[in-house]
Amino acid sequence: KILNEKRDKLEFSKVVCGYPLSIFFIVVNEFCERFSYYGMRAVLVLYFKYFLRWDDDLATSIYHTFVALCYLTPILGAIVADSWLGKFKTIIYLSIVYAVGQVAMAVSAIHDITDSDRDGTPDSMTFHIVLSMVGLFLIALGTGGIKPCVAAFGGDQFGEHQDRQRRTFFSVFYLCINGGSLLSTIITPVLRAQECGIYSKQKCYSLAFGVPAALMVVALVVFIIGSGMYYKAEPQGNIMLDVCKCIGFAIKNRYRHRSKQYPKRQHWMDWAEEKYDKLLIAQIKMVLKVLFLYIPLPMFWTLFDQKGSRWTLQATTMDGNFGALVIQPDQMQTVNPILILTLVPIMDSLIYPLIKKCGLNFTPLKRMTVGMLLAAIAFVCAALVQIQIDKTLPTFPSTSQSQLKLLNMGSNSVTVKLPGNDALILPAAQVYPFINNCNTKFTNLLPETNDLTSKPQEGNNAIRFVNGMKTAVNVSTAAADFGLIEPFYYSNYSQIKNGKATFTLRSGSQSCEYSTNFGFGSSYTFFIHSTLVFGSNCQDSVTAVEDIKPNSVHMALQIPQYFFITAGEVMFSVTGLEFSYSQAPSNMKAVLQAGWLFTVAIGNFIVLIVAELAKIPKQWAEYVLFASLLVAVCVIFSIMAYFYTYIDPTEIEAQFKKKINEDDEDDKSKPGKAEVEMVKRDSIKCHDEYDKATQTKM
Ligand SMILES: CC(C)C[C@H](NC(=O)CN)C(=O)O
Repeated sequence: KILNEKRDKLEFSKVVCGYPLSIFFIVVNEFCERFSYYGMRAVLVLYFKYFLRWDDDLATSIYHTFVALCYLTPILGAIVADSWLGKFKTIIYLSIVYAVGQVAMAVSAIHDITDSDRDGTPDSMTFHIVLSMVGLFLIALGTGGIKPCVAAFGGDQFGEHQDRQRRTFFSVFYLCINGGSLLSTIITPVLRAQECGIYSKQKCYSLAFGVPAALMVVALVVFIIGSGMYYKAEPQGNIMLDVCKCIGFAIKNRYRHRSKQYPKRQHWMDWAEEKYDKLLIAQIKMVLKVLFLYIPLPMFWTLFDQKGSRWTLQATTMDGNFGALVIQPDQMQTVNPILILTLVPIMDSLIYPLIKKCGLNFTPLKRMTVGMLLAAIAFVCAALVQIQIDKTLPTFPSTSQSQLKLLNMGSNSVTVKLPGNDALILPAAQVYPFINNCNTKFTNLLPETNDLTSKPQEGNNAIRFVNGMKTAVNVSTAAADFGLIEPFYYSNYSQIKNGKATFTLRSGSQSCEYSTNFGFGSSYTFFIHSTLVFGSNCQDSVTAVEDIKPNSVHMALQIPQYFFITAGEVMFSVTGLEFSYSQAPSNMKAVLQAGWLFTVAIGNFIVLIVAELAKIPKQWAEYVLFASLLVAVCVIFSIMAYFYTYIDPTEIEAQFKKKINEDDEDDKSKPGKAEVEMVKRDSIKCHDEYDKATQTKM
């Protein structure tokens, strides 16, 4: 009451259309902060894989450890804000930590820092790994720490009479989260795809991390500019600590009175009544009920957060050519915020009212259950796409095998007989890949070469030339130099991007050009015929021999899985946030928000555990495993939800306060009443009131 009076008395610098102007700074701050967070996150797994050279499993593990950390730290932020610094100062200090972390990430991605031999690869990977891990730790501390504070700080700016405005603020706030995330997931992958460097040009991860760092500085500056206009509530003591102490006391007291001679109490928390306020005990009961319901929820996040890891890696093996637009694998993540921005209004203004009109009571817990099922369907879609991709992948020799590739450089077919194999006819200018299981020795063949052992990365194409001429030929394009290729010899592989490439073939002062188009992830050996005549068109004198097929499964096939996971998110996450807020007692709204975010952290740890323990060789099978686990968890959740009764915390609190006031009056008029008797009677009365206020089921 005091707080609201204070707030009503507050003179905001300006009120625009009934909204305090200070809200504008908070919303812009959130937009920039989410841009910074999601922009950095979008390229993170590719940075691990291609810059730090980690394998898929390590990259996925560290990615999910980081995301988990980001959702563990909200508890820390809530404690610091509530008990010590207040929300305003916590946001400022942790934003500085956050910005420093982002800068550290940007610096860690500058390959030139340790590239003393200037060959384009860092010489001390340890430096880059350590700096980026420090950066990620600071970012997790910052982003998670401010997360429960910013939304609550925004809510604090409204008085009690501004319920409608506060609700609109939270909707705009959620849209800003996704607006920031959408823009950054479009922009940072484009920045990453650029080439930059001082001594040598490499993929520009430093810019892709640098821009989010700049946006975090902007977020901080915007927040500070609004400083004079905010209502800054004083920290109200550490509610988390009070809750823990009260629970601890109840457990200890129950244990002390375990003998049958003591009468049972309705709820084990009632054993704290001797020492703690009955209102606090009732509030803890409300929170515990919701937290119990949270237990199965992490499984949803386990699937949801794999968009940024497994699904992005899946997109690297797909064709991103959308006609005029070429989509980078990490840009596919933009489908999520795009769908959020469209689905949230559609659900709120069309689907939910329609369901209501049909007479169905689509309660929050039912929505969350449906959301979980939709996420499971998304993973089934991902598995189906993976099966299609696997069909297009080449077969590489295992560690116990060797591969022999025969290239017929003549103009006629030749018959080849390999030891232990039938004779085969190899047409002119064609390669025959031969995988050998036993240790057959092949002699008198071309010298050993470093052939490809995996599909070219990042959608690039691995290209090499074989010179069938009697003179040395120099081959180059704008993007790569194949060098001088000796007669009947081959060049090393070079990486060529998708699209049209023109190769210049040169011998002395004479040259000619050969052009061709590339897709994604292919490998070709270009065979230069002995018949090539410089000075004329050399298009017909070069034959492209396909070693590895280009990615043929289109990235658009990922859209269904994105649709289902986002529809699931809208039903699960948006509803869950609202549910956590509405079922939380007034002084524990931040505690439950932190609890809700904690389920995201646990979800990311589950990815690590399941992926580590299961070690499933087939990616599609791993997707099916995750989908099945979520369906199983969903069944458990729906049973728990069935038994959950919705409460109105405000009503319960009001009744408790009223009763406490009445008791105070009673005590004044009847001094000397036995305290134990009063506690007993109060306890029964409170439970009746509590039961009255908890009537609606799932
Ligand atoms: C779902 C997150 C825990 C919350 C939110 N994310 C999104 O809205 C992503 N579509 C966020 O605050 O980042």
